[in-house]
Amino acid sequence: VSITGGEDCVQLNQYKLQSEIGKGSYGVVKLAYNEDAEKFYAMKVVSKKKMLKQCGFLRRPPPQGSGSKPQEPLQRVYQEIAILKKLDHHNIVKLVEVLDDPGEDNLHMAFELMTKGAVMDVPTETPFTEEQARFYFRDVLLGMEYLHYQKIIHRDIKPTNLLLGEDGHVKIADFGVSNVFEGSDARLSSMAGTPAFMAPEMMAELEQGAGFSGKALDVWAMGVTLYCFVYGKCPFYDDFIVELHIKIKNEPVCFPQEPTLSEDLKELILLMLDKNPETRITIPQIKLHPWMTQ
Ligand SMILES: COc1ccc(C(=O)/C=C\Nc2cc(OC)c(C(=O)O)cc2Cl)cc1
Repeated sequence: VSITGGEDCVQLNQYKLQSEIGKGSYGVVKLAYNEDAEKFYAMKVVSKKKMLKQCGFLRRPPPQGSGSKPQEPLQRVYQEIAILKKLDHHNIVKLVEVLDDPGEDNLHMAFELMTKGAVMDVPTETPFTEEQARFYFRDVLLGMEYLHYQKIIHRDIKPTNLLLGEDGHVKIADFGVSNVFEGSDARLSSMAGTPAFMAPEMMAELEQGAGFSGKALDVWAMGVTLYCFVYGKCPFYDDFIVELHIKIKNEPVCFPQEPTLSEDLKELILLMLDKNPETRITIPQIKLHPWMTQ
């Protein structure tokens, strides 16, 4: 057995790529040392070939004669970059640089490093106290208020997309399935995001012509996230997607006996997990809710 030297580092311009710190359908995130800045960054590595494969098969062909030009499959990642470049907020991850060599398969996105990683893994036996959950949820609320103000629907809010920085504050990450809208709200009809965090109106049987509100989808996912913060598990879960959809559409929210939570928190969770998007609480109303203002 021959023992080779330490991990061979890949050099990318002024960045030394090191260990993998994140992984998902998007690709991987590696720890990267910037020799000029003498600082560490999180380098998201996206394979263009993989993007092409994913979008190619999954995307239904546009209806015949439809005006919309077929979106160039890499359009998604370039739209994500355009979104990230225009965002500047304390509770949104900071994209520092994009390294995109047309001849290269991999596209690299350097982000400010959130040293503590995801705020919580789900499921967990050690959920947050109400106080800790309130502290983090305030950050999520401010980040989401800013996103909606910038006319962006996140569409994949969940604990693993909430990253914790050295200062103990949370920043929202992963705009891979986000939608930009015009006017006062998005009217969506596509399925996107993480199944256990998807809102019931996405699973409506008949094709509603008008589509569903984008802002209300994010509020639902924020409600599932807040439930995870204090119970360490999702309010609706099933290993099979059809059963999960049925539960999300039909089952009431159940609060386990333990831990015992305040009535204010349970009421807020129920208002966010209102199955009717028309009556679901909105972000401005959440900001005024007694549990948030304590
Ligand atoms: C334990 O130490 C750790 C420190 C940092 C990490 C980490 O950063 C992980 C993912 N990061 C990201 C992912 C993104 O999308 C999926 C995006 C985006 O596209 O917005 C941005 C970032 Cl930064 C993990 C472990």
